[in-house]
Amino acid sequence: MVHVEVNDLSVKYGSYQALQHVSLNIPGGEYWILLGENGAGKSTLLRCLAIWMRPTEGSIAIDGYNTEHDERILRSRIKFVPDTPAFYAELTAWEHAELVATLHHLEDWNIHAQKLFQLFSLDQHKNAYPASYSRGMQYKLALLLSLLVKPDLLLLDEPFGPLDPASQSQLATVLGRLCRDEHMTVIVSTHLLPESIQPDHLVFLNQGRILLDQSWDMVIEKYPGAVSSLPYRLTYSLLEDSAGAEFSHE
Ligand SMILES: Nc1ncnc2c1ncn2[C@@H]1O[C@H](COP(=O)(O)OP(=O)(O)OP(=O)(O)O)[C@@H](O)[C@H]1O
Repeated sequence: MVHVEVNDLSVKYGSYQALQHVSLNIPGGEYWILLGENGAGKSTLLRCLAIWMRPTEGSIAIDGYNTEHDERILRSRIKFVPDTPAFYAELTAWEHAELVATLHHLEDWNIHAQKLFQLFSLDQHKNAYPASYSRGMQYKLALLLSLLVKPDLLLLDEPFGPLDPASQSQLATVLGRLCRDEHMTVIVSTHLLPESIQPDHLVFLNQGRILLDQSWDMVIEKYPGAVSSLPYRLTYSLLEDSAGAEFSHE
């Protein structure tokens, strides 16, 4: 289980401030949601956590290791699935799994891979090329390939976007189970909340700032019914609240 500490992180793209003084304390084995509208800074934060980019200011510690100084130690423990994953055109889905297993020196990975292909309903398509997959299937494949190596920290950028509602709910539930059973820390960026989602914690980002950083139980208590029938209502309620109120850390 890895504990993640984000300390006063800011990111600038030229003169544009994409993240402003973001601090988070994410206990190991928890399932966190980063909610925000387009351009809120979610992907930028995930890219910093994945060590795909460096912040302009501030620091990140993962399991006590600094992402700037201990990159080598951390890389094998973190998996990031971007919103548009890339694949090798000449390899089938199953051959991608073989490649990942070889690169990571995985032993006895075959049965685990079969189970993951079944879990994501891709077992009928495992000998097809990812280019022939739908966007949702491609995301599931990229996620499956990340899970094959059993990372300590799993970062998912907009996983629900390309999925149908049933698959969104299924994935939301699977992610919670992974945290519990595999002790994985999971951080998911999204602009929508599937109906059955039950994360441990929700962070709401708006224009690069944290407007809410609260346990899911407290979010549900404060915004009852926000998720079940109207997934967007929570975002609007949070934006309305933040117009005057101070943001809240719990
Ligand atoms: N490479 C870049 N160069 C310049 N500006 C960028 C770059 N990447 C992101 N931005 C800007 O930074 C802001 C935050 O972008 P980011 O992709 O982190 O937001 P997001 O919340 O993930 O949005 P989305 O839900 O649309 O993916 C946006 O205004 C975006 O235009």
